Amino acid sequence: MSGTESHVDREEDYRFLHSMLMERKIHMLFKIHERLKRFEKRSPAPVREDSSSLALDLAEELMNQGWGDEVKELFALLSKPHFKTLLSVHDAVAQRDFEPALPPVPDDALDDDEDSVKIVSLVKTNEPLGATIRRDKSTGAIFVARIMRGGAADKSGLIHEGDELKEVNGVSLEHRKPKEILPLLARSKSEVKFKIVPAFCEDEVPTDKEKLFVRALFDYDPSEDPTIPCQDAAVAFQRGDVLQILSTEDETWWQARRAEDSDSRAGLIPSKELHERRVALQRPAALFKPRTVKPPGDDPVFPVTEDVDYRAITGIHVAGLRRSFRLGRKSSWAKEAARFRRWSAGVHGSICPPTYIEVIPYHREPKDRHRLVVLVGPSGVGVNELKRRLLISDPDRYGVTVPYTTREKRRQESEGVDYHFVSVHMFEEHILDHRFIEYGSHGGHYYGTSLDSVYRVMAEGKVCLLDVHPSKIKRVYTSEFKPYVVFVKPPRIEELRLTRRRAKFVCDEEDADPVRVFSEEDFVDMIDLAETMETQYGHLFDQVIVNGDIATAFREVRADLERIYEAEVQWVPADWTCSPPAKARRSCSHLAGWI
Ligand SMILES: Nc1ncnc2c1ncn2[C@@H]1O[C@H](COP(=O)(O)OP(=O)(O)OP(=O)(O)O)[C@@H](O)[C@H]1O
Repeated sequence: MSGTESHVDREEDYRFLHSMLMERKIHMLFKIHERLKRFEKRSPAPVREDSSSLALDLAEELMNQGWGDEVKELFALLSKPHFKTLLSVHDAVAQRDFEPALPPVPDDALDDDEDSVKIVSLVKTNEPLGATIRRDKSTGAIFVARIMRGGAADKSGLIHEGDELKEVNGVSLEHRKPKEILPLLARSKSEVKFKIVPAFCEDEVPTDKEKLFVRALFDYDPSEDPTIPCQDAAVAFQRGDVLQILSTEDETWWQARRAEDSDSRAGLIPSKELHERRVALQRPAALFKPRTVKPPGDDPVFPVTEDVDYRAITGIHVAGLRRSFRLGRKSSWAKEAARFRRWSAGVHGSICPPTYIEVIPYHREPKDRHRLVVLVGPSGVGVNELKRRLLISDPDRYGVTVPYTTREKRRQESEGVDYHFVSVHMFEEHILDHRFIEYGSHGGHYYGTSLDSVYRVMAEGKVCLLDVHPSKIKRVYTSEFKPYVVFVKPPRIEELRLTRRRAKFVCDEEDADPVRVFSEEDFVDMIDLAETMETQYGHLFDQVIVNGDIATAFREVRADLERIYEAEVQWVPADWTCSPPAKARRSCSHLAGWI
């Protein structure tokens, strides 16, 4: 009432308004309105449309039963006028009886020469029609170019791609340009009537029942895409967004909607082929020169820089939190990778730039083990620091793997805490049995992270934090581990300089001092290597955390890991499932093959 004071002059008007607003019925209406709004969001669908007749049948059945107490009670309930009315309203809503009835088609509408003309009347709502039109340059005829899946035109099932539009609301479209047609549509009030010459392929099977979901591996902003056929019909997305693909009939523009908007109309997104073509065109020819360089990450054995006591650096010792086995990162591999960054970006990008990866929903059951969390990033970026903070923040929840080594146990070390100390023979047997996710040699000794150590942490009911080179993710990229991959990315060089002023890091065996402060070259290498990793393995990353300020980065990682733990549905690669739905598999076979 306080808001009405300035508008109401007369005392009696004020009293009238007041009494009206205080009416119980008005309050009930508001409540109903709020309730409906809430339900609208959940998009409820009726189970059936004939509940009234079902209730009648049931009441008849009950009459033939003995008159036990429950039967009597149910019969009385079904006979109540309120209940009957409720069911009949329910059926009316289910059958959409509330929509305005369309007037009958006028007789003269069909006196056209063409015998295949059809008249389509659609009830006009606030929703756009969900169709695009085009003009045939030679004949001037107007055709339906595209029907958006889930839009009003699609739902009607009466208008199809390729249909020729002859009239809109009785106005002939002859010699009209597409832009003149919009005002014709806007002018109509409650219904829009089209005269159409149908296209031939009317019996085309609608694809919108197929549930094909993909995760986008690149950002797409239609407002910056001059080639999009219709700005308003496009869907913008960011890397990581999950989209439902509703049509791949057009090889250039697919139709999709966001997975969370399951009721919305589909929009256009660039097809896999289109995006690949675009990326290929962006790359200068000089970058395509093939060079036979094998990424050192694929070598079975390569140098390890290991054995720096973390206590000395961090003052904290946590079992298993040794320097990781992202082997030799600071030495040959890192530098080589940086050197060939441009080449590899060109080659990999040209062969298969990240587009979309098919995903399926995964609903975690309480009995399911936690997903394996894989942290990757260039050397020195702070992977271990984040791992250490996670462990300290909740040691009951997080665990890390204990590495294997063939070197002698030192006095202060314990078996199964710092390392598993094994013989060379045993280590090599493990290698042959493919039990290592990652291994290498340093100073004449083997070091490695075994699958067994991951199983051990998972069996304790903990979230296992694994820190490997991204080339090793494929070893655990299975439904058994359901890895959640977090890429730790360096910030811009200015921020690196600022935040790492006092940080010390472990460098390789070529350096005189194995623990030293970061140099300018280290920062450049770190950024270069991060770019290489993103180009080559970015399609495997579920999350990218920029490690500028360590406290912020840690908060983000922790919140993200908590979020996936609590999420009702998580999207995981379809490849992880053993028996994918045949339909979906068929329709997206061309999306697979990302590892
Ligand atoms: N955001 C940050 N701000 C300041 N110092 C940081 C930050 N992140 C990490 N550091 C410090 O940088 C050093 C290197 O970090 P860390 O050892 O975690 O790197 P890493 O990615 O595990 O690399 P590597 O595996 O080569 O050791 C450590 O001293 C760590 O405390």
